[in-house]
Amino acid sequence: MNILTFRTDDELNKAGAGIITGMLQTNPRSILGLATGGTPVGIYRELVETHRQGLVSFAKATTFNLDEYVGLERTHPASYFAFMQEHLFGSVDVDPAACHIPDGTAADLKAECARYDSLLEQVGQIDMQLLGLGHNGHIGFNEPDHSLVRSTHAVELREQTREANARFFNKPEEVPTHAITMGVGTILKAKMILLVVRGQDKADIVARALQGPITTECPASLLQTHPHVVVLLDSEAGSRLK
Ligand SMILES: O=P(O)(O)OC[C@H]1O[C@](O)(CO)[C@@H](O)[C@@H]1O
Repeated sequence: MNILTFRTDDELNKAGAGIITGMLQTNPRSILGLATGGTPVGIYRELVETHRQGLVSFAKATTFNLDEYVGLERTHPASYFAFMQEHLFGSVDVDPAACHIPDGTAADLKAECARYDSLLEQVGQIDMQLLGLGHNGHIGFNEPDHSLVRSTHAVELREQTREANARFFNKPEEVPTHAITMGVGTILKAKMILLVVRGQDKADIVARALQGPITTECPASLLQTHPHVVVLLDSEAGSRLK
């Protein structure tokens, strides 16, 4: 695991965007696993700028988002579909048909998860999976539990997760109770994982995830078993590492 700590947000964003840009320059047909939430916003902003300068193209890339809320229309401003349009897809040359996000409005959630998995199986393996980290150690929406699920599935969100994400909604009670998420099996199958974490409020969970015991009670700790993980931290998030 390669852990890099940055003094400023700007340096961290440039490093994250640089890794993704380098990947697309080497292989324009890269399969990218993408994340939402507050963490990747600055990296996406940097990618949009790099694209504006003509230094990177997404035209031949395929993307898979980690997760989506159950019950939110794609037009809802807090849906992850809307998030991706706002922060990346709407400003770069992606092929919309090659940008995949689970459909949280599907009437049959099991069928939707199976559809998503079959798309993932068709591409075989994600080249680079971008991840944020939940305060409770979740990756995607794989919440801490006695056991974890390998493939795409619907999940009930923990109260802590709903509270953390309430900032994206008008009222806390509007945060959906369920989401569809890629499973940890799919995440760990990625060739390379880029974990990004910011802020003092995540310093404890960063230390648990990266240096604590490997346990399903901290899903991100399973990343310790992966052969190629790059971690980008700001100095606050990295402050409890030994
Ligand atoms: O970046 P945030 O908003 O702190 O969220 C952490 C993680 O939790 C999620 O919101 C749940 O999937 C991810 O999108 C994100 O990577």
